[in-house]
Amino acid sequence: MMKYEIKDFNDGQIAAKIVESGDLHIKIRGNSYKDLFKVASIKEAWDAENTTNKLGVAQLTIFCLIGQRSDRRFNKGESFDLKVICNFINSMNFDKVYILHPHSPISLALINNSEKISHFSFVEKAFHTIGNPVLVSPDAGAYKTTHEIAEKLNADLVPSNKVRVNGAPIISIQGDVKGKECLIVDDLADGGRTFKFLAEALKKQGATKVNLYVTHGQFNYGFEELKETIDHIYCTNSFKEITSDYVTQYKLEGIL
Ligand SMILES: O=P(O)(O)OC[C@H]1O[C@@H](O)[C@H](O)[C@@H]1O
Repeated sequence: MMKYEIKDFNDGQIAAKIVESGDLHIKIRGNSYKDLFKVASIKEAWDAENTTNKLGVAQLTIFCLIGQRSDRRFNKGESFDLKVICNFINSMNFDKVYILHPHSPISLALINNSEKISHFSFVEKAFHTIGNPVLVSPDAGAYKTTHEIAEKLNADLVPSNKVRVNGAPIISIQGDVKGKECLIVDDLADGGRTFKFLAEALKKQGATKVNLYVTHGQFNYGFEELKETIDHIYCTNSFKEITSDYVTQYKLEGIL
C-alpha cells in the first residue's frame, strides 16, 4: 500500500509527498474543506507518480462527509453545497469512494463510484451492550435504515415522527414503550434537541431508559441539555474524539 506525508505550511497551504508507491487508500473524516484539499493533494501526487502504472487502484473512505445534510437547494438563490462538495470529490477521479452512513442517498447519487458503509455493526454493539432495547427511529428519514437494522437484529422497532404545527414540533410515537429500554437510532446529532424532546416523550409514555445512537457524534453544543432526558450516548469518532463517561465511542480505524 502506498505511503504519503502531509505538510501543513504556516500560511495554510497543504502539500503531499508520496514516500512509498502502491495502491492508494485514503481514509479521512472529510468533515472539513481542509480535509478534502488534503485528499486532493495526495491524489494529485499519486497520479503524477502513477502515469506509467495505470493498474494502480485509488480508493477514498469518507467517514463524515461535510455538507451531507445540504442535499438540495433549500431556497432560490442559495448554493447547493453538497453538490459543490461532491463535484470537488469527483474531480479527483477515485476508482471507489466509500461513505460511512450518509445522511441521505443524494450523496451517493452525486459522488461517482460511491458505495455506502453501513452503520449496522455499531448499532449491533450498542444493542448488545444495552441488552436488547427497543429501537426507535426518530423521523421519516431514519425509518428505512433503522427498519433494516431492526430486521437483522430481530429487534422491536417503534417509529416516531416529528411534524411541525404552526412552527412548533409535535412528536408522535407509533408503538408501546411502557416498561421498556429504548435506543434511538439516527445518522447524526449536532445540537441534538430533537432527540432530547423525543426521549422526554418516550419517558412520558413509560420508557424506563432512553439511549441514543448516532454514527456522527458532532455534539457542538455539549451534553448538558441532553443529559436531562437521554441516559447514555453511543457514537463513532467519525466527526471528532469525545472523552466522557456519558458517551461510548466506537473508534474507526485509520483516520488520516
Ligand atoms: O442534532 P440536530 O442537528 O438538532 O438534529 C439532528 C437531526 O436532524 C437531521 O438532519 C438528522 O438526520 C437528525 O435526525
